[in-house]
Amino acid sequence: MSIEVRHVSKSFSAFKALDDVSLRINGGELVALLGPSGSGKTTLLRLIAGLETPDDDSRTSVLFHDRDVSEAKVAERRVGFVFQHYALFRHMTVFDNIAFGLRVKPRSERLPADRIQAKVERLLELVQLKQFGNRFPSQLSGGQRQRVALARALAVEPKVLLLDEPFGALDAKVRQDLRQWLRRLHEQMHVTTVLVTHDQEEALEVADRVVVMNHGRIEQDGSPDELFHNAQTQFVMEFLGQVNMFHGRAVSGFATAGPLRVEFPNYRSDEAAPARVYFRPHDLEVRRRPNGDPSLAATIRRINTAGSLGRVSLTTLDGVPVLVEMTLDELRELSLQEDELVHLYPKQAKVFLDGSAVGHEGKLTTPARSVAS
Ligand SMILES: Nc1ncnc2c1ncn2[C@@H]1O[C@H](COP(=O)(O)OP(=O)(O)OP(=O)(O)O)[C@@H](O)[C@H]1O
Repeated sequence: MSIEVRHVSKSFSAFKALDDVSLRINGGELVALLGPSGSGKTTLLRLIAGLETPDDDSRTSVLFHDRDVSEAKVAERRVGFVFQHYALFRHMTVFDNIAFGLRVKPRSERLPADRIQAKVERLLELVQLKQFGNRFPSQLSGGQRQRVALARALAVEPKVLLLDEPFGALDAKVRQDLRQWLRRLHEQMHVTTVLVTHDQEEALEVADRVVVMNHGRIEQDGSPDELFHNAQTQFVMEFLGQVNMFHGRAVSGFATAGPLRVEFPNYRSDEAAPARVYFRPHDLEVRRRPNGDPSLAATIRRINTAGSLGRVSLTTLDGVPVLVEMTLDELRELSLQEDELVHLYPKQAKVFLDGSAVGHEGKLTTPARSVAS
């Protein structure tokens, strides 16, 4: 079942929580709505569900499978919900919680008891809680409760699954496990799913497509790979992944950040304009001795090897904090020391004119040599 919203706005008094949003989600897709707190993610999800009404605008519509459902009530839209705070019935067992939606159907639509039994058992297996059917919610961990909530939402065979920070209240390790579990579940079920999260790792790992929201608008919409490697706006560049940002200037097809010079053909004017120059942590090479090319000198503040990559935190001579990532082997080979002054050589950069979406993935050019991107 595809979902499409066209020109949707939503105001709360004078505040515009959603500002002319249009989005299509294909049938069977898992799409994450990602953005900072207050960016409008939940409001968009609630509009899709029919829990909010959009502002009056003749261009506005909400379509399920290309059929306008703007007038359809929540129940008619056949959506399954899971929220951050699991709303399981405390006095019912896990089994009864999952069976609930099937048992309260009108008699004419209700499955016979043995089929409900079989269906709930299948769902218990699917969410890996086969042994837990007779427990009460209070006897489960937070992660297990969220899996029950998901099974309960799936029991009534929703056309669309809407998940609002379903793992938000859980600790980091459990979240990580549930993320992978959700992805596997999605691959088995293929229910069109919209996942609201403010956790970029969660969005990039789980979703087929990520929609980045900011101030009630869509900043960028694309595959996790596209978003990470090809940010179209300053906001997305700064929001996704770690990045080192330097204030610089653009003029005549180049941008400069301190001693570094980057190609920036999108800006040809000979009038200098403020620009932001970005380097990802893995795009900076550390050398203990300068090799003659322009570089950024920086002092090592901290070296962290507790992970699959080595992370070196530094401060430039101008006091700008910088993060560099490299393999643990590279780090060992360099045998860097804290408080040591080193030289940073960017392999590639991304430039945006300050305050605008005019950006460019730039090669570094130096009078001495060009560094290929
Ligand atoms: N019923 C409401 N009445 C007034 N303002 C509201 C209402 N619902 C949401 N808002 C406002 O609309 C904005 C968007 O809210 P929304 O819940 O959609 O954001 P969000 O991106 O989901 O944020 P979070 O990650 O914090 O949940 C917020 O500034 C919020 O305060």
